Amino acid sequence: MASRAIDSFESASQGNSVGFTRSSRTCLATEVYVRPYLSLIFFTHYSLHMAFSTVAYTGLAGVALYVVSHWWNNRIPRGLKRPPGPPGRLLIGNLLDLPKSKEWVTFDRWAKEYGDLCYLSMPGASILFVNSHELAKELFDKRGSIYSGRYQSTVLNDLIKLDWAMVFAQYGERWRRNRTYFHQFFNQTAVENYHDIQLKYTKVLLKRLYHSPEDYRTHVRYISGASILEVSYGIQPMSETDPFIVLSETTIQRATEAGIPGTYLVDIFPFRTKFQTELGQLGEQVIEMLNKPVEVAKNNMRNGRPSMVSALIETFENDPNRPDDYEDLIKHVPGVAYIAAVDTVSAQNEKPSLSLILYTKSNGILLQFFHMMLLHPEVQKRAQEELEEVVGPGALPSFKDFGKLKYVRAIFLELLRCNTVVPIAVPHVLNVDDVVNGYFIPKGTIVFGNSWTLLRSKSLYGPDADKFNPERFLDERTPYPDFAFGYGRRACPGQYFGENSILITIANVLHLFHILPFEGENGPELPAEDHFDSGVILKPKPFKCRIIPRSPGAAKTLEELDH
Ligand code: HEM
Repeated sequence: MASRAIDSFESASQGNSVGFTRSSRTCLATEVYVRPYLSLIFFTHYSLHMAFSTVAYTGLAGVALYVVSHWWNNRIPRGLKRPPGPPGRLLIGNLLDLPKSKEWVTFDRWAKEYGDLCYLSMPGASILFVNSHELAKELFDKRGSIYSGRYQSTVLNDLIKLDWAMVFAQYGERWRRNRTYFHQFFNQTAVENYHDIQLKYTKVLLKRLYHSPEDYRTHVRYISGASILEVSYGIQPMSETDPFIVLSETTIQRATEAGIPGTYLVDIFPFRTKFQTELGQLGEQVIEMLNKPVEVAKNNMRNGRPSMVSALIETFENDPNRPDDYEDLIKHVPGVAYIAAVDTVSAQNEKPSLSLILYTKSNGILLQFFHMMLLHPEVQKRAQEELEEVVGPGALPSFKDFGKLKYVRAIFLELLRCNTVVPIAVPHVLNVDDVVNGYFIPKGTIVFGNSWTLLRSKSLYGPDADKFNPERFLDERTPYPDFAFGYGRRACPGQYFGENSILITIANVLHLFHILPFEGENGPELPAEDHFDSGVILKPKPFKCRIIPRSPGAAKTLEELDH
């Protein structure tokens, strides 16, 4: 397997974001692919402002770069072939084939048309979709040492200095260490320590739903993130306007916009622009976001309120072999969880945080829960019968009930699977040339596990795999929908925490409330089954519903929560 030092993807990804207007696009995948195209536009635009000779020089250089990078992605060593995929166009390859909305629908069609592997090539990038379970395991697990890279953005990683965050980090020593520490706090056993916090915010949600059910989206966003802030720093945000929430939300939102290739003109311009100054300020805001909550956590620690920060401080204080950069770890490890939570906490911004990807996952699943319960009253009813039997009236479901709440768990698994919340997954990057089933995959290829397609496989989930039907998970042979949490060595390290948050929330909401259609002027209103926004996170568009206590007894329990 040949490994070459340079390829066009790498030079493009390290050469980086270019352009001169703020882009309104909201799809990470598209943003990634569109980069080389923007380079070309930039060359053209730039040329207009220069003398004729410079125009010619710049234009030629741009075209040469473009052609060479396209050729590089298309090179195929003798005896090998390129994986199948949509036929490309001269010079631009598959650039125009990339969907601008509901990407998973197009990716699924390609999977059906081209089979287990589907390949796209364009100047500056090659993309591989992995469409079979066997190959997903083979590439991301068995060949994990070469399929675990991440796309490197100059704006996010170098200029805004978000490179400490595990999700953006290149596969390597720094990523591995951060992940190891993160795992100590979020492994299957460790997350049991957070049951009380998760239950506390579940009760907050119940109270809020009781008093202002019409704001259910705001409530869901708030509680999804509040528990993480408490776990990470011991901070208890009382509302979605808490200063820590606002600080993190505005920082991440700005970083997200800045991270879209084409938003800022950097790298190609050899001198400092006002944009770079702006990015410098944003970088300072990122540092503030990283430092401020740690200061509060240290204070909380003195007042006896534990958190990840206090646990890390205690670990390092007593360790003579502590790493030299332990002070950075004290900030970065909880910081990853913090940025995973911010957008979920905020109620002010309904935009998905596309390039950072993490946000809104639990939030997205919980919103889907309301959506699916509304469309499937029979599922709601069956879960409520189970809750009545296992938990009974007057009590609230707790973590110890999970073993018996088989149907509620089946709902959770079906929510993960059917309209999986990260349908096009978070792409990995292949870091050396590879050969799969006789197909040549060049180094630098962006590799998508095609989660939507994999999780709707009829051979694994039955002939009705494209329908929402929790019953399939009552059969213990139905496989756990693990691709919902990503692939191989980069698979989600927050899985157990996420699972617990969602399970405890849906069990409690179903136990106390009916989720019913909104009564409009023309009768009951129901959102369509695919009432989703486009974006990296699959989230239902806003819809109205009625959330009412299930019985006078449920109303009484809810009243008691206020005291
Ligand atoms: C049920 C909710 C969640 C789902 C469905 C989910 C899904 C995912 C997916 C698909 C990825 C990409 C994996 C890959 O690259 O192959 C990911 C990465 C990640 N998730 Fe989650 N996640 C959830 C909750 C959480 C929570 C609550 C946290 C924090 C406590 C978290 C922290 C992370 C981190 C740090 C990464 C980056 C891992 C890396 O790059 O090595 N996630 N998640």
